[in-house]
Amino acid sequence: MQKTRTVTKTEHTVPALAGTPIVLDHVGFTYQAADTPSLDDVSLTVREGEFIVISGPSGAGKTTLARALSGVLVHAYGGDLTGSISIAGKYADEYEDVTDLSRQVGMVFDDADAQLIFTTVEEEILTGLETRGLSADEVAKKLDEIYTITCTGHLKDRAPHALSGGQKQRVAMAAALSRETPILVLDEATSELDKNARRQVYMLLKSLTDRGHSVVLVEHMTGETLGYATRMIRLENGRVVYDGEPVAETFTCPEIPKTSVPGETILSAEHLTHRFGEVLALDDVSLTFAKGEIVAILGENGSGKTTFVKHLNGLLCPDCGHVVLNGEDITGKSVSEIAKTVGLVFQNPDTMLFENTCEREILFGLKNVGNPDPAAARAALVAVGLGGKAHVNPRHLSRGERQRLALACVLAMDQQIVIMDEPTTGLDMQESYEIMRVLTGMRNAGKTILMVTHNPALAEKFSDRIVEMEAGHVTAVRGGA
Ligand SMILES: Nc1ncnc2c1ncn2[C@@H]1O[C@H](COP(=O)(O)OP(=O)(O)OP(=O)(O)O)[C@@H](O)[C@H]1O
Repeated sequence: MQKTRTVTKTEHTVPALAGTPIVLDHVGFTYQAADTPSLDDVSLTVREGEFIVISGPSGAGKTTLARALSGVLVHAYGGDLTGSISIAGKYADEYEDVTDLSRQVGMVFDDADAQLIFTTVEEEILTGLETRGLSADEVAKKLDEIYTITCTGHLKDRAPHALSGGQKQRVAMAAALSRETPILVLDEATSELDKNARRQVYMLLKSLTDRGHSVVLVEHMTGETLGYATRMIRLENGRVVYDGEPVAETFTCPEIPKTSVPGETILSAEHLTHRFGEVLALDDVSLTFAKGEIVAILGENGSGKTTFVKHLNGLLCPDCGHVVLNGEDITGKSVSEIAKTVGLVFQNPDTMLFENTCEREILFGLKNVGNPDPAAARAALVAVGLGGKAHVNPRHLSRGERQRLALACVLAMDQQIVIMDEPTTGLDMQESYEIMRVLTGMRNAGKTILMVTHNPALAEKFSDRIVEMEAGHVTAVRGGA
């Protein structure tokens, strides 16, 4: 019997084939706290040198499948597991623990924060290299190679927790690569990377598979992986609904009408400059925003996008410059006072979700503005497609669903300005469109929407203006759709 904490039934149904990286045979899994299975009768074999991309809507079971393929589902999660999982010729439960598994499988999760534990970037990467019994010269050579391919060399002395979201993902990737495991499983590990960095990662993964490694990548930007991936698997409701050649997943965005034109200025940033120690994150940035417009902010990882938007709701104070909201300088105002007008959805939704049901999560924010109305909370859940999840614990939602819950929290508060830091992370094309439909509706009602995004196509299609940032500067402001 395989061992998870509460496994009720599982069999070693097929021989754990030596030389076959991963075999799942009729795998089903239901998490301890869930009523429905996250995986339902999934059978698949991952062969040497394959580059498999896994797609599917949020909540389809992709993360659970990634956990099954890497074996951690057996060692680190409680639930009912059926069928068998074998990895590199052994059943998953024959590995002693996750550390034992990590000699065969490198795993990169969507939440880079959860896997970066050391005090410097260099330590994160060195730790993997030092487990491989290499000579000091080889370690130094490999370290340089990894810095070059992941573009992390300039960050080597920095503390991982104080990096931008995309920089953290690059470091998590570098740490996983340093182990050179035969199998690599990446769960939305590129979701916060800029477009250029994503392409570099796909090239790198392809070069690994050319050398016989097996790569499984859970990814929403499936179109960008064409030409690199060798196989595509699509999941829906925990079941494999497509397993074959990579194909372009088409979704034709219906037009979303804009029924009003942008009005007067509501918010302006004037000459904002912000340093984090040695790092000049914002350098003399001035921008204005009007009522009834959607503005997209694009830029490479670490270009200052998050730092900029955190100044607009008072979470960060500038070293120089100021922010004017509805004609008043916000300097000296409390964050809770500014929050009556400006809502911010963070890059990582988990930093703002802590209640034990989705409805309570929304009511928490509404209480703070003196309007704890359950009907408003439920309406916001329906608007983001989570109408059936009012009593579900946010921790049991998928990343994409948590992202939508975070939007619902802000939606219910009905603030004049809504800022979303990467609102479509973890969402597929259809779901991203749904979010944009909600945001466009808010825009048409006269609200101001700012969204930081790494999806240029989304920005072009739905925003009124596009701001481009580079190394703490605004390099361009242009019209969108
Ligand atoms: N708390 C912090 N302490 C130190 N440096 C920080 C901190 N937060 C951000 N930085 C640095 O400031 C710069 C801008 O970071 P910011 O998070 O604003 O970038 P970003 O454009 O949002 O990046 P991404 O696309 O990766 O999310 C980066 O060099 C980053 O490492």
